[in-house]
Amino acid sequence: MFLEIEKINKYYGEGENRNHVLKDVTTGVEKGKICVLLGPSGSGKSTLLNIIGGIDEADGGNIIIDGAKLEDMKEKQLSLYRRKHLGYVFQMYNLIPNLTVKENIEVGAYLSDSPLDLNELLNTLGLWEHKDKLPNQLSGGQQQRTAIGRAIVKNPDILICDEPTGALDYNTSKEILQLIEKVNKQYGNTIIIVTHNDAIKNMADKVVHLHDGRIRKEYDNENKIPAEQLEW
Ligand SMILES: Nc1ncnc2c1ncn2[C@@H]1O[C@H](COP(=O)(O)OP(=O)(O)OP(=O)(O)O)[C@@H](O)[C@H]1O
Repeated sequence: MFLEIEKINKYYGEGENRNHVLKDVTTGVEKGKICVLLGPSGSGKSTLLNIIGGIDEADGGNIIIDGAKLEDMKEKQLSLYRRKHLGYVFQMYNLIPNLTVKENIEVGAYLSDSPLDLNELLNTLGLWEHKDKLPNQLSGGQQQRTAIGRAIVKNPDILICDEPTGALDYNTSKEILQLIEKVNKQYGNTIIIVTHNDAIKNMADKVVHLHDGRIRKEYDNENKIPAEQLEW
């Protein structure tokens, strides 16, 4: 298993306010697969994603990526690991306002020894004709495409997406999901998507349902459909 999640526990708060938000979460994702993580608000999805991404620390358990245990890494090693092997896409695009589309994506390329070809990527992203625009000259979908470009240009092993379509309308959401699918096919990255949107599970290879900090259900999706055909 490429990504192994072993008995992850996480608590927030102290004393009476101590909140056990992840309870012995164990699962895994094969290399190059798309995993969709679903669950009601507060079930622990983002917390788990942040622990997988090395942004937050677990109170117990292990995250193992391609045989490397995140817990065993010192802070400096971990930050290097994050930089090289993980890409992040959030609901908010967090682009740098005074840099163009191309420059925003280049920021991600500087983090890698072997970045993807920028011009090819701009084409894949459908951003070629927008490459010299500033973020405030772009639609929400184009901004999210740019954010995906910044995350993917270093060709990370794992692309972590937290509600990537949360701020987008129906059609733009579908476009972004199609782009994520295309990136997965073209570059072979393992992708984890956290979402509230139940329909997105249909484009996944693997589906994990969290409920109150526990895995309630998980399965390999035998009837995967292309993002283009998703409906909600
Ligand atoms: N930094 C924090 N400090 C204290 N409690 C937190 C913190 N972050 C999250 N929590 C709590 O942990 C639980 C899980 O939160 P998390 O954001 O992981 O859920 P989620 O499933 O992603 O929810 P949503 O879908 O609403 O984003 C919630 O009860 C939340 O209030």
